Amino acid sequence: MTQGSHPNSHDGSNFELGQSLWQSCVDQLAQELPEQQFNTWIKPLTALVHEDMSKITVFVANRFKLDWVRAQYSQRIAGMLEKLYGQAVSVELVITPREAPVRPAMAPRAAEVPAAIEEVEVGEDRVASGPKSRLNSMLTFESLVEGTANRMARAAAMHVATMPGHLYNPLFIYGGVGLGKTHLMHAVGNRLLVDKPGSKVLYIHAEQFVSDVVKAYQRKTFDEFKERYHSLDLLLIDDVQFFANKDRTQEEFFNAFEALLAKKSHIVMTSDTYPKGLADIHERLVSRFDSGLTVAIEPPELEMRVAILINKAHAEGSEMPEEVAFFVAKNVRSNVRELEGALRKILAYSRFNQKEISIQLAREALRDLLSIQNRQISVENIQKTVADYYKIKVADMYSKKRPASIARPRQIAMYLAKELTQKSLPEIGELFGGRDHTTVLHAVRKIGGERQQLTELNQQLHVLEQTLKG
Ligand SMILES: Nc1ncnc2c1ncn2[C@@H]1O[C@H](COP(=O)(O)OP(=O)(O)OP(=O)(O)O)[C@@H](O)[C@H]1O
Repeated sequence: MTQGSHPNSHDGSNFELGQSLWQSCVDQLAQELPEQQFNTWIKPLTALVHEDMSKITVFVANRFKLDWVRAQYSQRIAGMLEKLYGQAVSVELVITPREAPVRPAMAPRAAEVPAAIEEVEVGEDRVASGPKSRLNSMLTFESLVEGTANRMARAAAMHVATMPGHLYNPLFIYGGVGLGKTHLMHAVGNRLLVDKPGSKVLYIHAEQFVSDVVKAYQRKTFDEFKERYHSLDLLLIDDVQFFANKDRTQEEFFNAFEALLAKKSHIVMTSDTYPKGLADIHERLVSRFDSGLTVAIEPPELEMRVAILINKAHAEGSEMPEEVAFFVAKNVRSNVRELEGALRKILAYSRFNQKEISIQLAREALRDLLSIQNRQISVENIQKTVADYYKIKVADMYSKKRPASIARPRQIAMYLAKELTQKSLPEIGELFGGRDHTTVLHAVRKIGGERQQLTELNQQLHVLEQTLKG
């Protein structure tokens, strides 16, 4: 930047050039990026092109956006500027200073924008008067792959993020492990903070809430506790099944729940089962959980698993050929967390051995996983297969529901889990919504006994066993 220059005394041609270079870059990105991404991340940016055109300072509204733009778009912006201008332009990202008007033109001399060139924390202290939001800025709607399995939950979450306090309050999201419930919740919080940086948002795991209640109890600091929770605009609470049997916690949560709803703050919850399937949670709380919108996230279907693998590989800077993604997706079926694990192995194997990603390489990288899978059938897989077969929800495998139409398939699944896996009775009980081992033993004996007498049941079990053994 030339010393002594002033924005109003710039050489007109460079001033124009700077402006039009940035504008062309933005226009080009508008064509290349999905509309939603462009509108959220690129459109709000303003920039100052330095006089000698070697550097551009891009202003971003807050720290969260800055991290995101830096991770996702800064290289792309630099590449685009270089392409348009014909030589390298370095990109500097800074947070927009609170008051200084940002001229979308040439940079004035440094002394005139003292705060602009430093990364001023505007918006970071968005929850300073309350708790930290505890949000993971990487878990956004943009990084969440959409598919049939999560479409409804995603749409509802998106609605909450854009209009909190209106419809779907509370939003209750349920589903099995590693299916993206937590991710979706963070996405709601992150999006709200982008749109309304001043909002008080808190993400918390139910166990942490329990421990906060215990601390408040021990230290007699319930006023602070209430101040903390009751003043939020958005409470995101993960795995509420952990409230089971914790009476005092349930009472405090009930109070927080009522206070937040009364002031039109939004509550989003997740759980491994739907509200009425929750064990050992007071009825008045269960009925409140169910009073907004309850949506399920199902295990991802094949195409979605393929898309997740390709996207995640891309985000890691590698390309995964479609045929390899199909191979992995066909073999890793249970949940997204396992898919991510498989992907990590493949990428590491490829880098370490300096080999291109191919089906052969994936087969080698996942050797252990594939052989275990061939030998072992997982309880989750049994639960899903049996639930599909008897047309009940997978969540009913963990629920406390007792009608025969649900209890019987659940017993059948427990029986198959004992027959086809190495798991102990207590382990199986745990995987069926924390049931006692005697419940599992009862199911195993009952179904085993009836199988000897009832041809129809025997036939059904035979079909299920064949399906599971592949
Ligand atoms: N649709 C998706 N697109 C991209 N990534 C996903 C998707 N679903 C899940 N993931 C990723 O899979 C991992 C597991 O997801 P997450 O932790 O949200 O699962 P969960 O349902 O909350 O599981 P748990 O009940 O075990 O906490 C995360 O890294 C998440 O980012």
